[in-house]
Amino acid sequence: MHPRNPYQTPPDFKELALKYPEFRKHAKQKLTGKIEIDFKDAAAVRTLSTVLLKRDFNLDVELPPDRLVPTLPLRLNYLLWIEDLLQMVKRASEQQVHGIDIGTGACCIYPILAARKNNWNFTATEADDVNYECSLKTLEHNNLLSHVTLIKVTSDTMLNGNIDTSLQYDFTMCNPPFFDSDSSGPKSRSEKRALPICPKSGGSASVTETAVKGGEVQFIKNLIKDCQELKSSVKIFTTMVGHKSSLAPIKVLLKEAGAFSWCETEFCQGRTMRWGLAWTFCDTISLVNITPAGTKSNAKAPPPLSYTIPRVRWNDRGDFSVDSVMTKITELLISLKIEVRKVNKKKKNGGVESKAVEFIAKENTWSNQRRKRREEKRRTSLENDDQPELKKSKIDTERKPIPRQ
Ligand SMILES: C[S@@+](CC[C@H](N)C(=O)[O-])C[C@H]1O[C@@H](n2cnc3c(N)ncnc32)[C@H](O)[C@@H]1O
Repeated sequence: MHPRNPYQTPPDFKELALKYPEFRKHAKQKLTGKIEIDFKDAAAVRTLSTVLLKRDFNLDVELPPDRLVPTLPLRLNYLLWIEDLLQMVKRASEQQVHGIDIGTGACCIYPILAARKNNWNFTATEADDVNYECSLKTLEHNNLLSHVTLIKVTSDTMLNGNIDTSLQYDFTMCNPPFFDSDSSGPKSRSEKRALPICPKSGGSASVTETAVKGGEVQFIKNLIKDCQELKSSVKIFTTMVGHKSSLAPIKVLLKEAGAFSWCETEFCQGRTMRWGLAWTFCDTISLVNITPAGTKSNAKAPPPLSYTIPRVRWNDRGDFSVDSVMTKITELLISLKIEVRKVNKKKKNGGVESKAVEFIAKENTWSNQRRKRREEKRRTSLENDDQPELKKSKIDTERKPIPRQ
């Protein structure tokens, strides 16, 4: 899940059931007391999406019963990745973002979320009559016609002839029909395993939404063909990919088309995996893979190490100022042959004065400190037997190395 995705924390179904009677109808209480819905029930999943759109984005949406239900965690993962990609594009800060959504579905899900969340403008295309009509109603009902231009297109077209080429677009996005309408059923390449249609979306999607001649690879191939004609009008082209096996042939097509750079990402939401591909023909944009923290491939960051030095451990119990403690910690690190690289300027951290040092341990100098201190004591008392050794307070240094700050 993208680190900025608000559904990293799943919605509280109990709270939704209490607030929305239409959701309550689908909520079931388990023996444990936990409230659940049946994700195989299209009506339940549809109601979940509509109440979340209402509660979290102030969007009133009515979804038709026989069309694909847009689940929000995946839709937001795709939009958030586009937000990340736009960081790689130099653009005037006051310039309004304008995107294109190819095949916008039954409620213009990406344009309405992006308009509410980011105030972006969109041109959205749709080939299916029912989806086009429902999307238009959604835009009217939510006063979003000033943000979204909806265009009815034919399914044998992609971008060419459908968009206004006198405008400059920041990106295109697309959730294509994943399956091949010519195959007897949605099968994997090996034909061994049936691939699910729109998993966890309640399975209410129509064939025109989920299947197309040649499947997603052919659909994206048509898109790449159109991109070449429109490369001066669009900065970044993107698409979602439903099957991992489609990524390699699409990347070959991008290379053949002369894309300047491209990158990919994973959209992980529960057990459903999707992929995102972005490419550009602009030689000023260098797209690089971004794996947002928190996605599957990212190792969990270890918790920060914190250590409280008790007052009794200091000789000088009177001076416990930040500067004095900092000096002592630095001395301690230097005595352990740790390279202290930089002392940051004072900064305010939540109102508390704080300081930081960056340090590097080149070898393990902190183990067996007690034995080393005993040896040192014996050595110094032999060298300076006229000087009585000060009784030193014990500082526990037999700890793991302190990580770089
Ligand atoms: C998988 S659905 C995605 C809908 C929506 N974007 C979403 O993410 O929920 C694909 C959509 O593309 C539409 N579509 C198929 N071919 C198209 C084409 N050539 N141009 C525009 N829309 C098309 C379908 O009618 C369908 O609504």
